[in-house]
Amino acid sequence: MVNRRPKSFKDSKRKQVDLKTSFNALFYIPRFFKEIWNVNKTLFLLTAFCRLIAALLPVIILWVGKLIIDEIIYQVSLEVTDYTQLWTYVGLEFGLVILSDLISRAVSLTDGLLGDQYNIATSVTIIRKTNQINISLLEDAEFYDKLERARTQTTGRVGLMSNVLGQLQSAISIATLVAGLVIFDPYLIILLVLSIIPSFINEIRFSQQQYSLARSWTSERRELDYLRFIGANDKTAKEIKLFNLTDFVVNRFKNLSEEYFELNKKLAVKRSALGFLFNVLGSLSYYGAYVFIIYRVLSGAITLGELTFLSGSFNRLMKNLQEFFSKFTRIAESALYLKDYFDFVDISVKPETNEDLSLPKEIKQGFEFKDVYFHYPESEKDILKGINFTLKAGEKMAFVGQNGAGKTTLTKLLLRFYEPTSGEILLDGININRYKKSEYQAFFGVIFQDFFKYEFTVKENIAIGSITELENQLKIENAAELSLASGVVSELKYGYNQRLGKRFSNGQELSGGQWQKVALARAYMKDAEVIILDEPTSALDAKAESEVFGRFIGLTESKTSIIISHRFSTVRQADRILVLQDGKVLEIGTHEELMQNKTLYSELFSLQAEGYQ
Ligand SMILES: Nc1ncnc2c1ncn2[C@@H]1O[C@H](COP(=O)(O)OP(=O)(O)OP(=O)(O)O)[C@@H](O)[C@H]1O
Repeated sequence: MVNRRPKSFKDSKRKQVDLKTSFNALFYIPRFFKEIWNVNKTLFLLTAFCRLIAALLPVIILWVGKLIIDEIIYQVSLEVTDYTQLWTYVGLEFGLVILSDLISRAVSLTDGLLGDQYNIATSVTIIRKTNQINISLLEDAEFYDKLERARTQTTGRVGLMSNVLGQLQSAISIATLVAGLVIFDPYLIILLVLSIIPSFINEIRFSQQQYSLARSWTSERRELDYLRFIGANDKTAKEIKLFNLTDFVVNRFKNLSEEYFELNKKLAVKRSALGFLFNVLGSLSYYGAYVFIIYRVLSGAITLGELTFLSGSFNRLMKNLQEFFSKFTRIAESALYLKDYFDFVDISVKPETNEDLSLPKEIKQGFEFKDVYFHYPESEKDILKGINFTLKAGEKMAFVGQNGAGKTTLTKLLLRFYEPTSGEILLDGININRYKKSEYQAFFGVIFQDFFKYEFTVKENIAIGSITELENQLKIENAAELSLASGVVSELKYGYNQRLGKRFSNGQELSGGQWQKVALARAYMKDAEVIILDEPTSALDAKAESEVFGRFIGLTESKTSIIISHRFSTVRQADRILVLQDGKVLEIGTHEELMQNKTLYSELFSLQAEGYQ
């Protein structure tokens, strides 16, 4: 594991995001709101309107409160009283309070709905984007951290929307309250500003440190998630119990999470202590203002109603401003998360400029590997070392070789998941990079060694080979018949509609070989030009394997195909066999030719044949 996390909080300071980065991230907010606006314009307008009303209500309610008190004092001083005006004010205040409650509920409702919709939209964007990105990038750890931040911060982004809208609402509220104060006592504003500045600075400092810490720990948090998954999961439970791994997993989890907890704790304690200190300053200035207002009432400069209005306004303003500033730093902090998301969305996926050719309708000559070398992006070691061979149109070729020889890697290059480090691969004499990638990849039907076991229904699992035919029951059943999956399906309670796996209720787990039969059916769903089966029958019993393979050969007579297998009874049926050793082509030819060669193939074949005697 690459150890990139800071050892202590002091270390983590080195990795801090500076103030400029923090504020630069705010420039993403307009783009963010454009996305929200596009998600649901009506809801957006509705929430904005409700917030505008909510912003104006506090000052109106305070003003009506002032009118009530002044009216009471006025009525008390009269000999003949008339309470009509008073009750009208009380009624008005009651109405305003009800309206205020209604509006605040409407705000959280519209925010919540809009947030949910935005959440759906960004999740879809992330899934789509991930799909467009090169496989080589998907295997890169740093990229994964980025993906992780983009994926897990959806709630943060929704919070950001509420915070920014709330901020605009607060700004309007503050402006109206300030206007009220200015009319009566402009000096109070100075006190107000003095009380707010220290906590603002405090907030900015700490929220930045918090983000920095969380960010520098992305890969560790990923590991924590992984450990949580390993420790409490039906798939790993057997091994964890049997190998007595609980303490190992728990300790590893505890060590890592406690380290993070300690760093976080230090920060949180410091933030709370200083926050308290600055709030005391705020309260001091509030009481200073209060004393000042009382003095003004006693000297007859303002009425008692005005006292309640002013002290109420001051108190509210102070809270609003404090909230405004702390929210402002939270917004700057969340905007950094926004940056992660847009960075991810903006990863360039532009097609290669030389991808200008459409694929031929059918393969005429075949594929040719010319002196192909390859190493994986994050490693120096050459996995393929000067590969030369041709795969003729309509030919069935088997790749054979020991574990790690490079068989799967060879197919990954053919599928253009990776590009050769040097050398080239040709299709009908033209470099495969010249063809449009999506068209090119659609040419292939592939069942990988590590095919994914989708915990969907059997029907969906088979239709994955050609998802547009999900409703073509006949084709699905036919594919299942050919791959022997139909025998598996007939024993399932819900037949083709049986959900597989144990994750969901009514799910049914399959054996390794049964899963393989289901996955194999995918290959028959697509009318692909080239079929690649990477160890498709490794978990099948000998009888099933020979039956499956016999059918495959019969049905794909005119198709070009590659089969990777360690079973020589399967391999020998191929037209030609390519033997890889340590990233090089050791030998290539028909079964008979290779048996006469007396090199690796004949040796391994005889070894396996002996095992069956
Ligand atoms: N994504 C990857 N990044 C770095 N190295 C990789 C990656 N995938 C495979 N390798 C390495 O490349 C080598 C060849 O792997 P490959 O999967 O092609 O072997 P294989 O011949 O298919 O083996 P097996 O018979 O075990 O399936 C191995 O040494 C492996 O460790």
